[in-house]
Amino acid sequence: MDKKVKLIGAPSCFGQPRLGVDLGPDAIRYTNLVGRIKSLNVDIKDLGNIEAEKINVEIHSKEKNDNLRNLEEVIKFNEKLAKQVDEVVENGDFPFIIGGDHSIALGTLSGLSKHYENLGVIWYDAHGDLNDSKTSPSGNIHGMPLAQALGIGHEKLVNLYEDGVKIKPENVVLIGVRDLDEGEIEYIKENNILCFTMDDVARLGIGRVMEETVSYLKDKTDGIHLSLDVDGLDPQFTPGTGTPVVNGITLRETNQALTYLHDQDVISSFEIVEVNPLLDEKNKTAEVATYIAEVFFGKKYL
Ligand SMILES: NC(=[NH2+])NCCC[C@H](N)C(=O)O
Ligand SMILES: [Mn+2]
Ligand SMILES: [Mn+2]
Repeated sequence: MDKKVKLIGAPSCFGQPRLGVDLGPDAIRYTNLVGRIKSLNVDIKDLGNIEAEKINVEIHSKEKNDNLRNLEEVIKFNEKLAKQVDEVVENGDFPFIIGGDHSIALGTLSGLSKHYENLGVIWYDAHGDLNDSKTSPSGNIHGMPLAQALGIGHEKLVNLYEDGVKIKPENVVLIGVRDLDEGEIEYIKENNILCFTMDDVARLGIGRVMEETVSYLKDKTDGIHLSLDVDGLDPQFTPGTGTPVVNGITLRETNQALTYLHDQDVISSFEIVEVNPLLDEKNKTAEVATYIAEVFFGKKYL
């Protein structure tokens, strides 16, 4: 990594009903994330956490708000995150964001998008996060950020930070998908989104999936954002997360995937989301998140 890395903590829990995912950034820091990345000879600086609205514990999980839970809080939080990400890129640095629930991806992508004509996105996740308030079974905005970045959904979310569409469907690749809602399946088919389901990962192997992903995106994009939801991995490795799904990607496969992305040197921004220490086993999931980051930033067996 030639660029300077700027670490941004994004302690949002507003995109879903479970408390604790807002503590994810600190749970990850407590594994000595910064020290461990520094020892890989990467210049990393922690910019601290984005300031979040106060959480109202009594109503946090209850109010559904026209099937857009905590909409105002999600908007306010993501405006701030987008600004921070924008400034980091403007400065020529590499943004590394740790969440927080996956609704923060909307802030990240909104901050990134003005710097790229054709931003690629790799969505490493059990889910598509392609719902809007009409298709969502839950009203949880963490199940929607990719749709909104693509221009679908509530106009305040679609036009967050800057008006208009942030990314194009032909620049998106989903990896590890195994829990899609009906509306998401329709959207993927209609828009021809390149999607490696868990069956594809099993059939092709993660090596080939990553090669095909990079060759699909490399020439047509001017930057690639890696959005890694820890529930993309199997819950045996990342139990501390709000929406675990069985039959996931293994840690070994993830190691291989991120080693490949490191070696290809094609990723221009990175986020890890959905670590919830209150649902975890002795901070295991935060440890795995840090390990994944180490591999991404160049940790090698040999
Ligand atoms: N980022 C996540 N963990 N998203 C889970 C989304 C689950 C489900 N598809 C929903 O929209 O409610
Ligand atoms: Mn997910
Ligand atoms: Mn997700």
